[in-house]
Amino acid sequence: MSNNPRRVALSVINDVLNNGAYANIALNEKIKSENLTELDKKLVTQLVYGTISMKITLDWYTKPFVKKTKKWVKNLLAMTVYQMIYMDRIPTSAAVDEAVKIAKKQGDKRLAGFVNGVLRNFTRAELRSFDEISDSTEKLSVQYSMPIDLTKKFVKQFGFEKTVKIFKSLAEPSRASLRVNLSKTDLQTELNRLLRDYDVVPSEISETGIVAESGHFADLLDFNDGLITIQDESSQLVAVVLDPQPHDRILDACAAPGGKTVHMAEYLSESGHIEALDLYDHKLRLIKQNAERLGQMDKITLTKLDARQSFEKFGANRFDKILIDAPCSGIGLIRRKPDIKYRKETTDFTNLQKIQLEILENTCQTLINHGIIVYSTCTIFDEENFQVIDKFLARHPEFEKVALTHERADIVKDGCLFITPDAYHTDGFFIAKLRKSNLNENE
Ligand SMILES: C[S@@+](CC[C@H](N)C(=O)[O-])C[C@H]1O[C@@H](n2cnc3c(N)ncnc32)[C@H](O)[C@@H]1O
Repeated sequence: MSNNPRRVALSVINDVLNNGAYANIALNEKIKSENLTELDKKLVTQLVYGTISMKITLDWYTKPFVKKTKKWVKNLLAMTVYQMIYMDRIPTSAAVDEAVKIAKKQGDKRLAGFVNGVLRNFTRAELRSFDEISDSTEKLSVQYSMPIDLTKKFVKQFGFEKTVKIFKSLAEPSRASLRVNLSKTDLQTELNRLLRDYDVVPSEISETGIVAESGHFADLLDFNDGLITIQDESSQLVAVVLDPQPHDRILDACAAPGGKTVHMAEYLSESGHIEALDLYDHKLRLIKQNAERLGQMDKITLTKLDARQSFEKFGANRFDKILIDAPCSGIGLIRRKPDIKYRKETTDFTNLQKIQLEILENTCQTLINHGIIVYSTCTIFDEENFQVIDKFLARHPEFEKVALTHERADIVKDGCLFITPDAYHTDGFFIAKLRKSNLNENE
């Protein structure tokens, strides 16, 4: 007999919201270990992502009916209300009955009675309107389930109107995107091939990108031929900006899981090489899997190293190009990874900036004269992007910014590529390119 999908979903939600687990990892592990039908796997996925994504809104809806209760009970209530409000095909009575059963099994009769009472009261009452909230920023936070501090931060940097656009876009479902391996095939051939089975279009911002409005290519396609790989459209621009030449020696300072490592490797000949670093063995293994699948492993060396030790390990004049795809808050990924918005450690922007600058400071010493550094993040906050570049350039007169261009002028800002998630419904992204010049030459 298959397991109860709602109980499975609740245990993932508890793990993520109460214990800080990563939603994608916790969900994958649970789905693998539980006995679920294909239909139930889909239900669990929707319940987990939907509840986590809308948790603040859902808690606000039930607030008038709940004084104080255990965290898991609050999560159970949120997951049930999510079904009532957002999943038309689930009858309210079924959602309530299932919740009461879970409360009885995980707690006791008294808790089951409490859950039943809250949900019945919620069902009988009229759904609250966001217009009850007089403060416009708080209203935005509740309506789009974004923590209030983060909402204030968005409004401060982008202004109210643009924040609304970004939040609306983040609340829409993600699209699936692929990158075509141009060293093996071309965009049109792959588009034609995919169009037989999928509703796909070329990316508006990446010349190597193909996009489907919905669906998960990973489940449906055989990637072993290495002709295509899954990569967000904005992330596909990074290797293009770095512009690897066939013989380049490249340092990929923060490489795992290797999406950009394998992309850069496609440009290299046998004499080109990539040193790919990351902090963790299990993450380096992901790069290996990726590179082997795409037939690029012979051009890549994997090293477990803190990028802030690069100069000590590799010395001066070692690399022609460096990619720093920096550890960051990941705010640009919220659409696909909604748990990011609740993580305290990823919203410590001062500490993140410190690490980002330290990585730049150390790795830049390994670069040849006239070498190139590309610095990129999947966040859209200035502290991790423009401020990092400005601070680095202020301390390093031997570096200059290379002004980037793109046929979509709206993603170019101050010579960098800066893509907010609402612009082309991609991940939010930042890319800057720096060139080192020998100051003595200019004297
Ligand atoms: C944004 S992800 C990189 C994504 C990767 N470039 C790709 O395209 O698939 C940042 C990575 O940096 C690693 N990292 C964090 N701090 C690091 C450090 N000090 N040195 C090296 N790697 C680090 C993290 O483990 C994480 O895998």
